[in-house]
Amino acid sequence: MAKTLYEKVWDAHIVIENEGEAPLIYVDRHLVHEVTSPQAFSGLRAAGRKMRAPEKTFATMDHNTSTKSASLDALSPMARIQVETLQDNCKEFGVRLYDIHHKNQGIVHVMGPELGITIPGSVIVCGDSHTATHGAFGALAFGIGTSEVEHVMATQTLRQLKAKTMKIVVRGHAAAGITAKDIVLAIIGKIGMDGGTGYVVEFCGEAIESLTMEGRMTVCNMAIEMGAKAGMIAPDATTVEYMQGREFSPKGEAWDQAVADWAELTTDEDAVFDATVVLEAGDIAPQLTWGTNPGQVVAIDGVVPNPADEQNATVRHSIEKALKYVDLSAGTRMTDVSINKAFIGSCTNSRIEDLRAAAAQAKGRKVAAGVIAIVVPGSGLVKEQAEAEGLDKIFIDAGFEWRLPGCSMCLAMNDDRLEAGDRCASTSNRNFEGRQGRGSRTHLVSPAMAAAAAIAGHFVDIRKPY
Ligand SMILES: CC(C)[C@H](C(=O)O)[C@@H](O)C(=O)O
Ligand code: SF4
Repeated sequence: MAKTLYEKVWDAHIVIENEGEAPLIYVDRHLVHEVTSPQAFSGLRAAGRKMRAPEKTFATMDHNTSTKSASLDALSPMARIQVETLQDNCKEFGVRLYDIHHKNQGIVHVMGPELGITIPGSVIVCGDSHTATHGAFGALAFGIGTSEVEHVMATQTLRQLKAKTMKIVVRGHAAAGITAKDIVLAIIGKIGMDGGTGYVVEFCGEAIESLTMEGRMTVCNMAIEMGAKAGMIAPDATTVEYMQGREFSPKGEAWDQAVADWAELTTDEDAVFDATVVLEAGDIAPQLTWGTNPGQVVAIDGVVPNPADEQNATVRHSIEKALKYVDLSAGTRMTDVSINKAFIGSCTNSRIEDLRAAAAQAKGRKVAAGVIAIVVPGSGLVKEQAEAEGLDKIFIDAGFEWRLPGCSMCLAMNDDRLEAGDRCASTSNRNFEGRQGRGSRTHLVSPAMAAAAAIAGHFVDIRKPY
């Protein structure tokens, strides 16, 4: 029978499938960070169990760490406890940890792919919703809860129900300056923040195929923001080229075999999806969110929507509520919205390509008076490469702060957070109320759009001179 990519990966991982029970699937890679692992390790310890396959588990610290100093003294008491607990747990259970001083330390979803831990066709889990990122490699990757983290640690398997399948086709080619972030925001704008609920989404079409691995990761990263269980993109020559020579990529004969296996990881011609959505890449302009969920998005040449134009009472009410929180009035041109903070980073947009795009805007210019702008590379390796290319200098000369790797201002869990009333151009993935700090307002954008807004002091259409 013809199968989709998801169905192929799913079928290859079934361990037991009994009538009336959720199937048990095998987990190839388990990623761990300091926030969602402590209770899982404690549970394991309390049960007197060891980890089933510690060599398939990789840990890093990212959410709580400081991006200003790599010293543990820079952490709040709570953050320090979580970081030290992860250190102790990894030591006790024999898990490889990219500790705060390790050159590979970074955001878990940046670190995994760049080390070749993320393998096409594998099942990858992590106690973190943005695990969807790894689907860019044709892996089935999704976030799990803390009790499931413990289950995976103990058994290297997971009970899972099979999801429905959705195909999202982005046809044709995007115009110059339109990035993966604009594409994924446009998709969420079209189907809404719950449009993917219950589905594993496969992204395809020329506009997706022509993305780099970095761009594909940006797209899959936000699959969760449309409610999907996971996002996937079929591996191809771009994927193979990216995988080659990475630390944990297969080597020698195993490499040849792997490349042959990955070639099978495509949706069969006559496979049937439960739902299909089609977008034209050529219609996509630079996107930015105006509201308090990622589906409340418009093109940069658009205006803040008017709730009065909305027929559906529930939607109308949510627009009114969002406008009140973000303090914007209907009809305001998006290019007239001023910002006082800019954040370039997060597992959505902190890879080398993202930093290059932001630096291209920043080069030879200055951050506007009254704006604080920070650039946070996703990992130690990204930071090293950016510095080798001189991007740090470009940012610093333009008045951006250049930081250490971590989740940083993406969520208010460390000391990079917004104040109440701040308005931020952010390259992250969530703009919920209070996400970047109580009372703060987030506008999700691409790295180029964030850097340009920092320079102009308000949002600008990067397709035109500003
Ligand atoms: C802290 C963690 C559990 C959370 C997640 O699961 O996504 C975080 O990474 C986020 O982005 O909100
Ligand atoms: S960068 Fe943001 S979205 Fe990504 S894992 Fe960290 S907190 Fe979650």
